[in-house]
Amino acid sequence: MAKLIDGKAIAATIREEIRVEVRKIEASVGKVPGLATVLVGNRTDSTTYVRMKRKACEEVGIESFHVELPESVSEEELLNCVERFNADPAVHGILVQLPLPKHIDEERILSAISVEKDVDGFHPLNIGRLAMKSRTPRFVPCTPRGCIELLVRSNVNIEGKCAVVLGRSNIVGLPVSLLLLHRNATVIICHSKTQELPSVCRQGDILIAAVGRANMVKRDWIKPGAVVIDVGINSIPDASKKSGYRLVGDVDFDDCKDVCGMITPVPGGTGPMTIAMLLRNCCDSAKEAFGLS
Ligand SMILES: Nc1nc(=O)c2c([nH]1)NC[C@@H]1CN(c3ccc(C(=O)N[C@@H](CCC(=O)O)C(=O)O)cc3)C=[N+]21
Repeated sequence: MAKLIDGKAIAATIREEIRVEVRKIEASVGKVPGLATVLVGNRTDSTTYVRMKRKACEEVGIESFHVELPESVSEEELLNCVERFNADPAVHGILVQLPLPKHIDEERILSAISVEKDVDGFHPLNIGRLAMKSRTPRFVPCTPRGCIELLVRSNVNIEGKCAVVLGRSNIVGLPVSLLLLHRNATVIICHSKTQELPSVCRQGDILIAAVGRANMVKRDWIKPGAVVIDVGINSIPDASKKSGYRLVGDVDFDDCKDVCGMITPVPGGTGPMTIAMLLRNCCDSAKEAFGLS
C-alpha cells in the first residue's frame, strides 16, 4: 500500500501557522486581513465551497465579507460589486466563485479584480507573471500552489523528475505545469487529444490528475512507485450514503493504491489545501497592504 499524503492534516498545520500570523498582524497594526467572497446563483457545490472558505477564514481570524447575487445578475452589476471591493481598504482578497453563469464573460470579471487583491491568482496579469517566472510574482493560484506544497511537505524531490499533468485547465493543469517547470521537473501535459494516454501517464515519477473525470486513472497508467496527486473532486451516485452521493477523484484509488509510492485521498487531499492556500494568499496580501512584508 502506498503512503497516504494527508492533505487534511497538512492543511490544518498551515492554517495554524496562518492563525498565529494573523494574531501578530493584528497586534502590530490593529487590523486583520479581509476576504470578500462573491457567490452568483445557487449551485449546491459552489454554495458549499464558499461556506467552507468563509468558515476557514473565521477560524484563523480573517474577516470575511460576503455577497450573494442571483443567477440572473447582469455583468454590469457583478462588475460593480467587484469594483466596490476593489475600493474597500478592509478587503485584501476578492474571490468570485467559479463557474459563473453562461451569460457572463468570466475573463472580463476576473480581469476587473484588482491585481493586488487577486488571491485566486486568476487575473490575466498574475497568470502572465507566473508564466514568465516574474521576479515580482503576486498570487499563485490556490490549488496548484497546494499541490506543490503537498509534494514539498512530503519531501518529494521535484528537480529532474518527470512530472505528468493530466489536464490543461486555466485554474489547475496549466498553472501547476508551470510551477513544476519552475522547480526543474521535466513536464508532460496531457489532454483529451493525447494519444496513448496510459503509457504517457506511466512516464511520470509524479502524476497530477486534474481532468474532472471520476476514477479515470487506472493502475496500468501509473509508474510503480510514482507520487500521485489527485485533484479531481467528482461526485458519483452512492445509494449507501444518506446524501445519495460520494466524492471520488480522477484516480481510481482502490485500483491504484498499491502501485504508487504515495497518493492523495479524495476527499482529504488537495481540496483542503486549496482552502489553506487561499488563506495564505489573503494573509500575504494584507501584509503587503499594511507594509509588513
Ligand atoms: N474562484 C474560485 N476559486 C476556487 O478556488 C474555486 C472555485 N472558484 N470554484 C470551484 C473550485 C473547487 N474548489 C474546492 C475547494 C475546496 C474543496 C474541498 O475542501 N474539498 C473537500 C471535500 C468537501 C466536501 O465534502 O464537499 C476535500 O476534498 O476533502 C474542494 C474544491 C475551489 N474552487
